[in-house]
Amino acid sequence: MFVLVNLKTYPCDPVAVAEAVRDVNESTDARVAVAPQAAHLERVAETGAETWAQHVDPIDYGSNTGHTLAETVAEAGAVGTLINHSEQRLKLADVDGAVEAAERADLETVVCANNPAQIGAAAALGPDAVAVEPPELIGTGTPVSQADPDIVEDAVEAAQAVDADVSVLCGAGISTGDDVVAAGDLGSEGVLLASGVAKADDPTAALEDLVAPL
Ligand SMILES: O=C[C@H](O)COP(=O)(O)O
Repeated sequence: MFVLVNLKTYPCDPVAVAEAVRDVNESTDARVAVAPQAAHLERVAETGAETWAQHVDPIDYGSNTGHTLAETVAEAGAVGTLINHSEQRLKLADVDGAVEAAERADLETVVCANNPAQIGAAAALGPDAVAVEPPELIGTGTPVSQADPDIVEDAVEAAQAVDADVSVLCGAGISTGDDVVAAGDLGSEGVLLASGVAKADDPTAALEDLVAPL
């Protein structure tokens, strides 16, 4: 299972969480990675943790003030990027452009989507993975695998119908090892989570709990 921890803009110490991600990754068969804010990428990558960007824009080098260039993210040490997170939605054409930009920079891609229909559309753009996240469950602590298991199974089916090589992750409210196991039982190859680690008093303990059954 892939456990991708998105730090969003939570007021945690990104380096401390990254060190916990690195250490827990070394102690488990699961793959554990962290997605800090863009300004923290370099410091996080220097810890040795697998580092992801939260977003890249559908742009190339040039006159794009305020945008995030995939190549810069890669140079800062990221190996992958989220695209179209629920909190950073893009038009379909821009999702396509962002996937192209990420591929140009050799970044692995996870395209997020709200529901199985959008997952099918996202899978058609050829990312490495898609992640289904019902927005109403994000940050609630109520796991999607428990509150809406059908959406995960339907997302897996929708992605496989389009491209069986695209992995499916799920996210929203995932915070325990049991949640991760339940996601896997529904056909998910990984989980995307944030508050369960970024807002935890002890991020290392939260991560250890997440991977304990894996
Ligand atoms: O990127 C992570 C997701 O939006 C899930 O967030 P959450 O784990 O706080 O529900």
